[in-house]
Amino acid sequence: MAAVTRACGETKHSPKKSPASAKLTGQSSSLSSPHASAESSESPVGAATAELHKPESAIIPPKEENFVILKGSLVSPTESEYEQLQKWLAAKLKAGGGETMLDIGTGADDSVSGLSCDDYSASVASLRLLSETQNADCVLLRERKMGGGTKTEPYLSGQYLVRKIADINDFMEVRVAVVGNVDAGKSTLLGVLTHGELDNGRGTARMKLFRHKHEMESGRTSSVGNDILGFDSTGKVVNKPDHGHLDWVKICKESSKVITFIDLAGHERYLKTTVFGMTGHLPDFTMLMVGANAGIVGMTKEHLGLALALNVPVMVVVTKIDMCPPNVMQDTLRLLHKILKSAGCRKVPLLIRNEDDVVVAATNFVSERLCPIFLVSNVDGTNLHLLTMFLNLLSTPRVSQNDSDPSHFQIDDTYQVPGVGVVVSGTCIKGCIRVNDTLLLGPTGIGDFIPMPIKSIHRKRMPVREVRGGQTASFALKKIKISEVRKGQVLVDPTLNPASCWEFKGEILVLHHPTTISTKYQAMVHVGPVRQTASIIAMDRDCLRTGDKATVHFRFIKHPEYLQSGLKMVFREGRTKAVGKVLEVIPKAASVHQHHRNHKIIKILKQVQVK
Ligand SMILES: Nc1nc2c(ncn2[C@@H]2O[C@H](COP(=O)(O)OP(=O)(O)OP(=O)(O)O)[C@@H](O)[C@H]2O)c(=O)[nH]1
Repeated sequence: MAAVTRACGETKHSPKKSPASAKLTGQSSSLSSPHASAESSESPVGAATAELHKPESAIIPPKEENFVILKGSLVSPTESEYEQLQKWLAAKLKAGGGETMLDIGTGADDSVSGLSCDDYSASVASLRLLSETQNADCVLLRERKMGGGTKTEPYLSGQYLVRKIADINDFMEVRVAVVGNVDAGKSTLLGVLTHGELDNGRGTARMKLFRHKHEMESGRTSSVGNDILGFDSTGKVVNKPDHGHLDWVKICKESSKVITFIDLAGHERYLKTTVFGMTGHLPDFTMLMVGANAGIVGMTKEHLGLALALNVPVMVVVTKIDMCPPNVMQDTLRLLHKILKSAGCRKVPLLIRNEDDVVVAATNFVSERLCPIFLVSNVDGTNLHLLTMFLNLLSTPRVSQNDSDPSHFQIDDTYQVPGVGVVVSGTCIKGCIRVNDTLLLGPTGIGDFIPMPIKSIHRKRMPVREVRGGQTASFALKKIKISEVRKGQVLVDPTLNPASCWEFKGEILVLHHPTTISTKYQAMVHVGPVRQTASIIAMDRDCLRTGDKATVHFRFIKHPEYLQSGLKMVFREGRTKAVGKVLEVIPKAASVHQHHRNHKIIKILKQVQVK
């Protein structure tokens, strides 16, 4: 990287007189003027939001360590510089899971940002060429006139999305949990986004998503539903419903990136399912929905608290702005702003009004405390294009995955599929799992793990040969009954020598309890896809009240589970809530039989590898 970084003045191939040379950054540095086309404060939404719409993002300092500044090298790179740039872009794309956002003409020093028209065009042309060499598309996200230059020829800067044109059987995956109170418009928004048709205000859009008969009748979401929205390498939505039906395989084949919405229930009655969706389905982001009319009511704060406790970045979508009087809207936004900025949340709210804001929010979303707020209508379509653009730019900086890591797959659902047999769905945490691999499935009711060959693999209903860390998939299993599999089990590489546990120690913070919690207290523990009642058998203090933090020793009451220390946990029963993490897993000693069996499987696998 250093080889292609040189001072502006030293640039031998930068003959133009531009005060700033081309700079590329992995993070947006242009935080100074995100609101170029601020809406008039006279419009109803504008009036309600003008006060809240301060350029908060300007106060977020750019991260110096993320900057890779290539001064002038994009204007007319030499052959060797071009090679370096190719390597640099390849590394950026790899780190971004197949995409990256790049700035041309802006950098840490904003006083000299922007490029003359010629230098800018030359830099863009170089970037497009470089992208082509990486089999990627290069799309302009925003272009700005900067302070320098002349009136007729101002200096320019631009931000570009470079995204790989995905293989027909592969795509980037981003999971978004959709939460919010009943009637906030969650299912409706998902129906509108994924089917491209507006709602009539009486629930037509959501009917496309309901899965269970009782939901169809009551209009309430109770299951963990999945819906997908695919984007191609240029950021265009690929979903094309055929008579209301979406062909998932077609979407995945045409997409470079697929957003999976985990549609969670709004009613308090289904809180258990909502918590399970947030812990077990491993969302990368949370979309908190708020009905503009109703405001922050019911489960809204509960769901926000859950996302914060699990460290999942939050975006807020305020719906029904078409039917909300300005004063009510103002109240809703004021309260929302207050809650997000409170000591418990410590977020920086940013109201999204234009494409500039979208780019600023997308580039700072993961690493910063930024919380974008979208104001939309599912009925007249206001601002849905901004939300769609933001979803297209969402990316997940996953911990670097290595295919050779021993594989670990966590099960979040099980099915009996006619003609196929038992199918389990879930998330591959690490490693690479291929068709015909034999993994260990468990823990069983007595805490053992049994060898299980993988018959076939589907990603979003599309048959594939393998699945990697970070991706969701479903596996058809061989020779097993549906009663032998359950949510919370895992499929792991035999070399991990997995051990189940009845007991573990956790560090918890009690968010709410009406009285005191003492030993023998029982509540539902959620850790990843594990969801089971556990009893407190010991703790480092006599009793626990709201606000207390303690190390607690838990014991599952039904069967042993497979856990790892460090995992986030939620402990709840009725209105009692505690959050924390697993500190120590106390493994159940593996039976001699199990030990022998693991050893045998590893031996067979090694022989296969040698052949
Ligand atoms: N006018 C108007 N109505 C909307 C909008 N969004 C949703 N609705 C209506 O609001 C009602 C509730 O929407 P849902 O999508 O079912 O709400 P939900 O949040 O999914 O509710 P649960 O599934 O119970 O958690 C439906 O009748 C929708 O037609 C909007 O932007 N404007």
